[in-house]
Amino acid sequence: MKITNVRARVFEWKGHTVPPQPHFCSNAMDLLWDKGDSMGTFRFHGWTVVEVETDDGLVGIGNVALAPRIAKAIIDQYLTPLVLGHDPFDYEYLWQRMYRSTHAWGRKGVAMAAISAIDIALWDLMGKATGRPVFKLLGGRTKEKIPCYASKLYRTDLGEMQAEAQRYLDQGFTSMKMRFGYGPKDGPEGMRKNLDSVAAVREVIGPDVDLMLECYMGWNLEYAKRMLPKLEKFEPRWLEEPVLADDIDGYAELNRLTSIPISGGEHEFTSHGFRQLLDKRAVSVIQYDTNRVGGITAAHKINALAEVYGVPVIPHAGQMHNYHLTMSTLASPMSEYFPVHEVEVGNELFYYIFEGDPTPENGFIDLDEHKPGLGLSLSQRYLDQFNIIE
Ligand SMILES: O=C(O)C(=O)C[C@@H](O)CO
Ligand SMILES: [Mg+2]
Repeated sequence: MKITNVRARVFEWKGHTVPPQPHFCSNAMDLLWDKGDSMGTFRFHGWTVVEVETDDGLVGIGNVALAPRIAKAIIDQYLTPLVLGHDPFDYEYLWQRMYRSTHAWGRKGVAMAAISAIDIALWDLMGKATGRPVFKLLGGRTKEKIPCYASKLYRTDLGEMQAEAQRYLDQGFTSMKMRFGYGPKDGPEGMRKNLDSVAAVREVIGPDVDLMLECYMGWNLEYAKRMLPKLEKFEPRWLEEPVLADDIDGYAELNRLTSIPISGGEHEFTSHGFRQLLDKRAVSVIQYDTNRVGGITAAHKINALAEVYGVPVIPHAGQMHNYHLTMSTLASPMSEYFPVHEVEVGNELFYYIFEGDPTPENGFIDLDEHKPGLGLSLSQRYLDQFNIIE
């Protein structure tokens, strides 16, 4: 089997969006004196879809959500010529070819996200060529079903947050993630508002439901050190990305500080990046996203590393490219799940672009043993809501 064509298209949402409110979610821009449109760094309203075609008529589908126009340019100009004419089953060789030939300017960020998209498409092709779902090529079924946690609960009116948390309970979720709205610049009042929001959600869900807390890099080390002891009484399952992804020593310091596990990794790349996080005991939960970290080839290696370090992997975002990895390793106990919703942050777009992502039932998803590849196809339902760039 030989690769004959790579088609990268950018899907930009032009339909209705819910405008995010101030303090909707803390983020890295919040620490600047003029934060401008700080929520702008937090909207992902485009996606790159990659289709890799072969001489026997199969099409593998990959995707990348970061900086989609730049990802497409990297795929078109640099990566496509490296994989054309090759056999998708030589995935490790092709991964190394893409990684090494872009190494001077790639390695992390959008170049690795672009490599991820092609790699995901190669695994989809291998599944389709063998008639097996991707998880059966990785390690097979390690759990009857995948437990998942509902991930939204952005900072809004506390009554609304409580009603949202109640909806997830009613749907059968036994774990959920909420976002902080305030950080260092918001002073003691913001600190109190952060604590009030956790108290409000905990009040509704009770002590026996896991609650995850998301900072999205909107704090700094000093603020996190002050907040962590105050959060202990709420017994969160983890505190996520308290500081910038580059501050690995900061993560390690916080992870030693309290009983609250620190999580991170959705902005880290390749097994090299994760080896650093693991060696320094910087995180107690690993959250790579397969469509950034280096695709399924890289994520599979990180699963093996995480297993020997005894650190659970709970990938960012859910979605099929992550679910297959979670299903196939004991290192991964659970998945994230973004509830289907009007387009707001942009995480929701996956649902509008693809068909085949499973819907949780009572807080669990399952993968179909009989669907070859990733089990995704391009949806026709919302095509008129996208500006599609070829
Ligand atoms: O779900 C997460 O962990 C996030 O950080 C969400 C991010 O993708 C923006 O909402
Ligand atoms: Mg996160």
